[in-house]
Order: sequence, then structure tokens, then C-alpha cells
Amino acid sequence: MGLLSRRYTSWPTFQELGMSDKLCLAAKKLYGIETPTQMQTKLIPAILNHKHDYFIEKETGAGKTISIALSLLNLAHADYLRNSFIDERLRHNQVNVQDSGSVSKTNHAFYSPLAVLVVPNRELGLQIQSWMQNLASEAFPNIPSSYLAQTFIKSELLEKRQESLLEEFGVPSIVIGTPTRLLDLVIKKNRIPIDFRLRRIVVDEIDMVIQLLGKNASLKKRMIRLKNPKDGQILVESLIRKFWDSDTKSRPISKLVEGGDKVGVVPGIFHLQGAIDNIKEGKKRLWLEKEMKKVNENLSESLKPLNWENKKKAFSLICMSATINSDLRKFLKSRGWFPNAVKIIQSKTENMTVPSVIQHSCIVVDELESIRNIRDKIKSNLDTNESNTFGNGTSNNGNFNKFQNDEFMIKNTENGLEIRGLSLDNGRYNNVEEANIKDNEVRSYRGSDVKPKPNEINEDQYNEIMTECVANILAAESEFVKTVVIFYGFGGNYKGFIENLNKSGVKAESLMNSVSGSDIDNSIDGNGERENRVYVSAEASGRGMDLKNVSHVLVLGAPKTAASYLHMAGRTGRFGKPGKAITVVVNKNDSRDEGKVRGIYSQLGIQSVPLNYVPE
Ligand SMILES: Nc1ncnc2c1ncn2[C@@H]1O[C@H](COP(=O)(O)OP(=O)(O)OP(=O)(O)O)[C@@H](O)[C@H]1O
Repeated sequence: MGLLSRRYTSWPTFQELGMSDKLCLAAKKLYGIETPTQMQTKLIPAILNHKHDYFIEKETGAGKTISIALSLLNLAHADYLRNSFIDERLRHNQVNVQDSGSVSKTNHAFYSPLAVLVVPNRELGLQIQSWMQNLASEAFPNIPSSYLAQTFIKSELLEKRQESLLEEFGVPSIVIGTPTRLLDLVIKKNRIPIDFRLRRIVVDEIDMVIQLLGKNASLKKRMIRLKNPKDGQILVESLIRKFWDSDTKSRPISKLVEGGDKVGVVPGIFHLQGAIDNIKEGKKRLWLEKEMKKVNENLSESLKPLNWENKKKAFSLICMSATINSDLRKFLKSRGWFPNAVKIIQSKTENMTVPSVIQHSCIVVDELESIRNIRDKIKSNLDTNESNTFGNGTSNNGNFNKFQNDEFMIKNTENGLEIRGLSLDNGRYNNVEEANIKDNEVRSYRGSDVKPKPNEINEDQYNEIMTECVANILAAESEFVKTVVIFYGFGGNYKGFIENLNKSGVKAESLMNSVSGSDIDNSIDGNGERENRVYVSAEASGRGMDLKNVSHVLVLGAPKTAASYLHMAGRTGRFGKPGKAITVVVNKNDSRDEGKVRGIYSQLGIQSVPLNYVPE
């Protein structure tokens, strides 16, 4: 069942959930958001009321982040009308601001924020900023949006601008940002003071912000993580401690964390110690014991879990993602994030849910020479005499025409399907003739007994294979192609890959372009006709992004986990709109990556759909 079919006319309106008329009109006009979904009828009041803590576990594209943006903006507006430009003395004496009246003292509306929204990456931060700015200027044109919300991310280009807005408008009602940048501004530099006004901490994509180590992580990795928690964890815990510090009615924090069995208070250390005890005597154990002693002796503030003894729970903590597993929940509880029972808003099943409107397919490149659809089971002998080839479709899309018919680089030859022109010497060809020469070289290389070992495929070769595949997929799919998001699977630097794509005639750019600079108006605000675009991204930067009209997601290489795949594929199939997720893996002397994809499909209950332009 698509999400859209969950809308009912008798459903509560956004206004009835507590949203202002003006904001509702703006959401409808700019983003077509008119009727809340079932999840939103719970989530929006949860944020507006700040009575409880929540885990929100709903599938990708269900409207979690936009609900947060809308409700926080609603709060910021009310905050502005009620509490802006309050006299400093009143603030410091913590006088009830509602009784005090507004006394304009400075050109800064607030001294500290009402809410902090933590996001895992710059792209999502900029996207939320763009949503908020657009909505604010439409709904509240007389209030500078920087009084209501500001976004802080690490960026050579944008940091100066962020600083000057902070200087000019002061701390906004809603602070949005990435962990590292907020840690710097809020905790290290105290540029954004946190005090008793704080009522909500929202963490979007909590699993990515915390990046909990997997069950199979080595003890060494665990030790390193124990000593160096992720910035997101330190940030949220520091925000809570700052809030406590400002709350003069509570006992000072130092009294609370002193004393007690240090090993006992830190669950991470406790567990690691248990694991170390099970290792037999030797170098490894000695090293781990020494490290553990050091951690125990220098138990810094950021390593200690929160201790709520005698503390009031005056704010709510809301953690969201399509993938929050029980280990993560347990971990956060053990760190003291949730002193009280946590409410959960989730999909019907507790398992990870993949939107049903996404069609999943996987192409396997065998031994750098032939391609096929993923099989249900591993076949021992590869059938190389298939007659199918890429490119049966007709195209009306300028970007991808180049790869139609004759020019297809993945060809059916007498030796089976081959990737033509794959240059193992990292050279490039400029025309078909040269490509043919290279072709022969490749064939004779393949014809010899020497086969590349797994690690012999370097980044350039990988880029070339993937460029061929992407170009051909987009050509074959061209009738349906709108916006495409490609997840690059060979490390974080995909500049060379973008260059390759562009040279091949596929106009591609970094996903960051979708939310920075001039692109922002076209890509996010939904006004006017959009040109189709091809964005390339690393998995981390794409997390949570909501781009318009994503018809295809191409996942290059086997995803690390089912959750990774779900989030990447989830850039399409958003809010009930269908889309395709096509994974491309290269079998390098073994079928490990193919097996991994098969495992992920099975874990997520995905039935892969063979592509008719690729052999079975
Ligand atoms: N009630 C609604 N009516 C119409 N469109 C909506 C509604 N709620 C959300 N949407 C649209 O759904 C899309 C997905 O929203 P959003 O990015 O908030 O999803 P998400 O649940 O945060 O996804 P992810 O888990 O991938 O981050 C957006 O384009 C948004 O405008």
C-alpha cells in the first residue's frame, strides 16, 4: 500500500495538530503538503508539546524530516512573537518571560535556542535550511528567517556566511547543524549558549550520527571508539550537561558524576572489560588491559554516561531514522539519554521496511568481461552465450542518446558479453577505431591465463567499468529517467568518476550541488520544470536527502549492510512515488559482492526484478 492511500479526508488537519494557518498555507503552496499522514498526526504534536522522548522509526520518504522542519518552524514563530528581544536581566534572573513583557534591548532576538536539530551531513543540513527559509519567507515575510532558524555546517565557502548571520541576528530560536560544527560552536567556543530555554533536542538519522560499531567489530576498534566517541554522541550529551549547568535549581553536575565505581558507571567499559577477560594471556590482552587502565584513569567528562539523579527532565529528546535497531536503542539508554520511558512511533513491523513503490534490480559484472542480472542462486558455470544486450530501448533524452545501439560499450560478442574498451593500462580512447584496438588488447589479455586478482582492480578500472554500466543503464532506461542519484562505492573521492561520466556524455555532478549555490532554487523549491540531473554521492552525504523526481538510484558496489542499502535505495520511492534502485556489483574472482547483495535482498524481503536489457 502506497503512503498516499493512507490519507483520509476525516483525518485531522495540520491546523488541528497545532500548526499555524500561515505555515499550513505555505506548506501547501510550496510543497503540496496539505494533509498529515498517520505518522505525522503523532509526530507533530510530540514535537510541539515536548512532554516525552521519542524514537521515530518510519520508512524512508515517509515525511519525518519535513514534519520536524514544519513543527520547529511553528515553534520558532511562536517563540519569536512571545520571547524575542527580552531584557538580558530578565533572562539571567530566569524570570517567567510570559509575565515580563517584551523589552527590546539589542538587535539579537534570542540569547539561546529553544531547540537544536542535529543532522548527520552537510547536505541534509542545507536542505532543511532551504525548506525552512522558503517556508518562513512565505508564511512570515516580515520576520527575518535568521531570527527563527540558522544552519551550521562545516564548509570553507559557507562558514563565513554562517558566522556573519550569527553576528548580525544573534542566536536563532532553532539551531540546525552537523555534529562537528555544532560541537565547535556550542561546546568549544560557546558561540551559541545553551540554557534553561532549551526544550527539544532532535537527532535526525540517529544511526548515522552515532555509527554504532557492528557486532563483529574487533576489540581494538571497540577500544578506539570507547576513547573517541562520535561527535554526535558527545554533542548531545554536552547539550544536556549544559542545560543542567544552567538550571540553577538542580545540583551542580560535578557532584553527580564524582565517585562510584568508574567501571560500573560506564557500560561500554564494562562490556569491553568482560570481552578482554575472555582473551587468553598474550600481547593482545596485555595491550588491551593497558589501554583499559588508561581509559579508567582518565575518565573524561565525555566518556561518562549522563546521570540524571535529582535532575528535572524539562526537554524532550527525539531520535529518528528509518533504521534504528535494538542495539542502538540499548546503547543510547545505557548512555543515559532516556531517563524515562521512551515512546516509539514506528511502522507496523519492527523490521526494516522498504517502501513498496521501489523496484529493485542488480546487475553483476563477471570477471570484468560479461554482465548479467543477479541470479537467485549462484550458478557454477557462467552462461556466456546470451544474445541479449544493453540498449534495446529508444531514447528521447539528450543526455543519454550517445549510448544507443552501435555505440553501446557493453556488447554481445562471439566470446559473450564484453565491456568494450576497458583499458587495463588506464588509458582512454577517443573514437570507435581506437576503442576497437583497445578492445582487442583487452580480449587478448582476457584470453591469456592471467586473470586479475581481486585487488588488481584499481580505482581507475573500477571507474571505467562503472561508467560503462551507468551510461548504458541510463540509455536503456532513458524513457523513464528523470533525476538520478548514483552512490559511488569506491571510497569517498568520486571526482574522477564524475569526470569519467562527463567524458562519456553523462552530465553528472556532485550531490552537494543540489543544495548549494544556484541549484538550490531549482532542485528543492519545486517551482517550475526541472531539468533532469545526475547526482553522484557517497553513502554518507546522501543520507536523508529528499530530491525531487528521483526516478533512479544506482548503487555501485555491494552496500555494507541492509540498512545502508535501504537508505541509498530510499532516495527514490519517496512519499508513494515509484522509482527504481539498480545495484551494480563486480565479481572479482569470487562472488562475494553478489552474495552480499543477495543476502541484503533476502534480509529486506526484496524480490529482485531482472532488467530485460541485461541477460539473465
Ligand atoms: N503530508 C504530506 N503530504 C504531501 N507530501 C508530503 C507530506 N509529508 C511529506 N511529504 C513529502 O514527502 C517527501 C519525503 O519527506 P522527508 O524527506 O521528510 O522523508 P523522511 O521520512 O525524512 O525520509 P528519509 O528517511 O529518507 O530521511 C518530501 O518531498 C515531502 O515534501
